[in-house]
Amino acid sequence: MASISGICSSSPTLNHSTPKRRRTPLLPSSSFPSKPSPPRSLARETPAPQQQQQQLSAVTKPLHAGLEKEPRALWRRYVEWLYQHKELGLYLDVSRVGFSDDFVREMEPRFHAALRAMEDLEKGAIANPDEGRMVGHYWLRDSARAPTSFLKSQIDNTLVAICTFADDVVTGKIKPPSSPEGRFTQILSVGIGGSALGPQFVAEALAPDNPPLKIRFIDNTDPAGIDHQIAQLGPELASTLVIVISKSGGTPETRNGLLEVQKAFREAGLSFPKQGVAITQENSLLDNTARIEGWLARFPMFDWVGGRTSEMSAVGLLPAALQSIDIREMLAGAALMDEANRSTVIRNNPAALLALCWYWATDGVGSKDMVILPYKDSLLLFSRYLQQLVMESLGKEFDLNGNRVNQGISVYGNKGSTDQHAYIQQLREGVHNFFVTFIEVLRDRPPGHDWELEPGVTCGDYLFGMLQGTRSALYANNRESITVTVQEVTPRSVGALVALYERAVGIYASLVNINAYHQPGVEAGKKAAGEVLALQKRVLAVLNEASCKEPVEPLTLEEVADRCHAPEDIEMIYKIIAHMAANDRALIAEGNCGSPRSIKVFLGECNLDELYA
Ligand SMILES: O=P(O)(O)OC[C@H]1O[C@](O)(CO)[C@@H](O)[C@@H]1O
Repeated sequence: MASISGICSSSPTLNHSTPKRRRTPLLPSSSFPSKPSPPRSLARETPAPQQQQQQLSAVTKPLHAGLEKEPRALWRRYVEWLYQHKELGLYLDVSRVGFSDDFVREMEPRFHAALRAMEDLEKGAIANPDEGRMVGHYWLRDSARAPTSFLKSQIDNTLVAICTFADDVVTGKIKPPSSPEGRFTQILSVGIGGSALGPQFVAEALAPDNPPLKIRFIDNTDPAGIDHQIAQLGPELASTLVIVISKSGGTPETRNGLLEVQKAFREAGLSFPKQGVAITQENSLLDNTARIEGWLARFPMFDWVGGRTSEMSAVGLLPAALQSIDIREMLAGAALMDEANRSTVIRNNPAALLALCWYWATDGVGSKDMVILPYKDSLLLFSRYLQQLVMESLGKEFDLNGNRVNQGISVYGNKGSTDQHAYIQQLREGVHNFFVTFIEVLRDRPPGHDWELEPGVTCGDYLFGMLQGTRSALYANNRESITVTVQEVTPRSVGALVALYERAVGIYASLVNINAYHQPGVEAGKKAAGEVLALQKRVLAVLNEASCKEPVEPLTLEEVADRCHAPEDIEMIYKIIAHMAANDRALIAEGNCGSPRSIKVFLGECNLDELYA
């Protein structure tokens, strides 16, 4: 059985009971760049005053910048630029990105400004000006850096609370009330975006083959997906710890997931609060609900930690500890990486090196996509994790001076060599709109398990060969790549990888003068979704009124739209009705959904309460 030392071992660093009348349906229902492009100045065309200081008028990517191909010169470039972090066993090879020494020299002032901004951020500056917030995820792995002793003690106390709770759950000191097993065996994590992607990535990367608690996720408001997760738990629902994660505590998808899980608990005759854990900001809706209902435990999410950078907070640490992943090692790896990323010398600073490559490869305007290719199955979800980290941070319409810049870098990927049998054909020969980051893991298997499947060659040698071969073949066709190498996939190296990319994103955001720590764009979709649901309520009321008539009055789409006083929303009304019909909540009296103008619709039930409300 895992103990506290096993888990946290190393040193730190629409259901109304209303009268209804049933209705019967009326009807059954070569060179680089290969194509010369105009010179791309790294300076903005019309710099705002504050920007001008950091702008570098002469930094221009050469029109016909060629990639070094001469083997000895390429080897020299490899050796000259290879970054190694000895203690972490991590290497960063940027030799296959074609930046020139001149480019680096000219970018230096901008880097120094970015690194100074990062220093201020770590000291507690309001680095997220739109939201008036500090940005403190770096303090989570080195609490001594927190700007106040109160924040330091919050971090330290939370870590102790996580370790103690996880140990008590794993050892069976904290038990589910009605499980024959006598201890928790499963975790059901309910959360979305930054409240899911980190824990998903880390579970896939680091959970042992037989963890004390197995984890599964509800990270959407897809009813079928939720049903699937609950069905997979089966009778083990009685020994499932449900961790509801939401910084805001009000995200609709997460709330829906919680309501669905609570219904499953009721139907199984189980008491949800005794198996529920909340991770959220103090006094959020979720926090208050958990407190009032007396859930098993509550852990804080701090105002100064964003969702996409929350892996080292309770969001990531609690699920990891419950799977007996060494969270102090994760924190130590991240702290070591943070320290390296404080170097003011670009070539000694791995995050700055990454940001430099991104800037060069994408012309500082996101002109190329970032393809993440880990050659290791356990790192499969790294690209998904990075997709949010990079795209939600860098994908911004306006810069810090209010100029419209439409920044961002698109991120996708899966894993090698699997992807060599899928889209790498296009990377090698097709549209040249990307740069690759290979993630290489040197250790193939735990010691003592390897064997040669043909003389002198192991299975892992093939994986190695595939990575090296793809890197070479892409480069031969002028496709640039970065390679990050780690010795093994361990809590320490995973912590370091997370920290590396968090910092690279922060530095890059400074280079292009944007706020990496807010996400104003996602609000538009949420607001529009709310408007659709409000329209659906009006449609339902109109259909209910017509369906309560004797005889029932099926309506055309135009009639529904007119009675909703929303003729301009007829397309959305059609979609609402088609969705309701597909779910047996509306009945098509005439016509079919493929010919929207032909349909007449009514409800299968008349809701009298609703009608007279
Ligand atoms: O943790 P919360 O508040 O539920 O938010 C989940 C996710 O939603 C977002 O706010 C975007 O919609 C992400 O930034 C965040 O990670």
